[in-house]
Amino acid sequence: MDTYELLTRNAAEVVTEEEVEALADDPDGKRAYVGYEPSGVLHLGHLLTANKLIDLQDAGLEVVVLLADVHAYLNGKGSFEEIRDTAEQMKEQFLAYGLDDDQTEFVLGSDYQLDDDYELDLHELELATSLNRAQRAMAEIQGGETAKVSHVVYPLMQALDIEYLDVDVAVGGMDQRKVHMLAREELPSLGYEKRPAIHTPIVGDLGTGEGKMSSSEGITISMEDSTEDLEEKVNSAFCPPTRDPEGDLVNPVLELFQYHVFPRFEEVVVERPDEYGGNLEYDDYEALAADLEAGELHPADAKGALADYLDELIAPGRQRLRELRSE
Ligand SMILES: Nc1ncnc2c1ncn2[C@@H]1O[C@H](COP(=O)(O)OP(=O)(O)OP(=O)(O)O)[C@@H](O)[C@H]1O
Ligand SMILES: N[C@@H](Cc1ccc(O)cc1)C(=O)O
Repeated sequence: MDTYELLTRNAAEVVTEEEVEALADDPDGKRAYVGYEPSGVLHLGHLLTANKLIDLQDAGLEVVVLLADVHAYLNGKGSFEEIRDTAEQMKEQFLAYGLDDDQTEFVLGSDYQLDDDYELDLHELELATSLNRAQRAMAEIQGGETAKVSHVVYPLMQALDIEYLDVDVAVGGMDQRKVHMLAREELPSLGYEKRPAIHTPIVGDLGTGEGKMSSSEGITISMEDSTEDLEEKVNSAFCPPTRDPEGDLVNPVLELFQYHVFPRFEEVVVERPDEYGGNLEYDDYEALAADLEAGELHPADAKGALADYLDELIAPGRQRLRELRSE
């Protein structure tokens, strides 16, 4: 796989292709970042961006993980102290998941976002941006509660982070795209360069395939799930045997194979007793999806394999969480 393919595989959007091609041509010393509001336990939605960070590390980029404590505070996620406490747990889970310790810089937002220079740039950005624009950028991130002043400061700070963390590309789920667009438009007015962005898809709720997998509702697989919980959740997942001709019907089982399993395993083996045709082996996602669609692969067998591979992916993080909690 060439570097551009590695940087962009499984991305829902790349802004712009030319700019990311330029990065792919010369990745040495280049930096990428994702920011996360610290929350106790990571779920497979969060880990989708982590998979992209692992791709970027494999391509030779340095990776910055912003533990966005000030942002979480502005978004009403708890007291500052509570949030700071969960940031360390989050870092440990990312490392256990497979981010390379030597190639990853973990930064707390409050380490630089309270400095004078940052504050003054923020105020300049506040002057340059309409309320309406900031609210639109925040709409998908905020999730619907009444807007507070903090909710319009938030996306402007996120835009400034791209400059202050000195990154060459911003990475995030599709829900972050409007903030990245705002940053591309407004950073040049402060004399800073605009940077490209890579956006990863949003995975659907496991039970329905609709909306987004979220820690607050629906069926979510997280680092906390035991092997048994995970099997139970995957078994109850929505898994229509055919793809919708309009392309609207999301199959969360296939999504998890595509975005989580195939990027991390060279080959996927679906175990079946000989009387049902014996094991099936796949080295790419399309072949597995085609077999499911053709009825060659039964949803129950696909789910069994999915649960095993996901378990292997989350086991180190689950173990680390248990250790942290018993300390
Ligand atoms: N279902 C998902 N699929 C892909 N990425 C996701 C998903 N859910 C969250 N993310 C990513 O994880 C980060 C944190 O998002 P967010 O805080 O909305 O998640 P959450 O913990 O599930 O929150 P909530 O419980 O409010 O839905 C964002 O960068 C977002 O892009
Ligand atoms: N907006 C991100 C968190 C974030 C905060 C600051 C950033 O610079 C980047 C990302 C989220 O929804 O979780």
